[in-house]
Amino acid sequence: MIEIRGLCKRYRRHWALRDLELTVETGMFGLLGPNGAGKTTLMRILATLLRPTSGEVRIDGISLRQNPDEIRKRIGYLPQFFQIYPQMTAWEFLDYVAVLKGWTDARKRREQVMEVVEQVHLADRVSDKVKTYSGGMRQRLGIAQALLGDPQVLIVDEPTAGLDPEERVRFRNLLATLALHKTVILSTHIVGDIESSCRRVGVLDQGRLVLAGSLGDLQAFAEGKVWEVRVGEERLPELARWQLISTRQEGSEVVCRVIADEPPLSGARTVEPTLEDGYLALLSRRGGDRR
Ligand SMILES: Nc1ncnc2c1ncn2[C@@H]1O[C@H](COP(=O)(O)OP(=O)(O)OP(=O)(O)O)[C@@H](O)[C@H]1O
Repeated sequence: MIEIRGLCKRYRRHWALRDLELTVETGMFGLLGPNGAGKTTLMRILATLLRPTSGEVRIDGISLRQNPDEIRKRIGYLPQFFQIYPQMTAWEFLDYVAVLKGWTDARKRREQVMEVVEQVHLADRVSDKVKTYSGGMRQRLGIAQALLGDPQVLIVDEPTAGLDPEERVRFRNLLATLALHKTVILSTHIVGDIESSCRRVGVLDQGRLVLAGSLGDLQAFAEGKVWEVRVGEERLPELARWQLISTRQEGSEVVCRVIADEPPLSGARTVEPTLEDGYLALLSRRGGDRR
């Protein structure tokens, strides 16, 4: 379990995180937020790579400030921009990471490497050079290195950027399987990444945690605020003051989905919100104009 209390991080004059209070239990937790919200800052603090300005983090009751070495043993981290030397094989890379962890027993390293490549379904490609891997395979290798040492907590920072839809689903399913017995924090700005796999979600915006709850809690932010309206193309500018989510042409009309506190035009009807609608409604409520 991760307990975050009063966590703040300041870069010179800029507050990247303000007064974060959050408890994360076993399972997959989705951390959503727009660019610059503070997600990477939080991930790097949890991975002990960055010192908080103030506040406290405990993992399984162990203080990150007082005992970072113990925390490191419990954490696996896949950073946002994960790079591997392309001439290395997956095997060589993972063995190298294991050596860096101080494992001097070659047999133990071999066992551990085999275990993690099987977990991420790369066992049949372990002797191939990384340059022959697809983007999804590279990310799975990134998870494999994070799994060395069997940490209880996995921290994964925007892992699906650049993956094609099939790889993205496969990667998500892998994380969901790992989250059956671990705490997995998945940071992303793509709502679809968390929709099918996370039970709980946190939303960061401008360094503050503006929501921590279930997917239903997030969706509820748009309840009664999502409208569908059919207009002629010439009337589209009338919707400019609202948050336009989507448009689709149907004959001579355009069908628009809009987030608004009141009917944006006469004839508009409310429709069932999606999770993404909830996210957009939450951000627009706090951040003012984001169109
Ligand atoms: N080393 C740094 N020095 C100064 N400001 C920084 C530094 N790192 C991040 N910031 C600022 O802190 C804020 C939070 O950045 P962070 O990278 O944590 O956000 P993020 O949610 O991960 O964004 P993204 O999705 O774009 O990666 C941003 O305003 C960013 O410009």
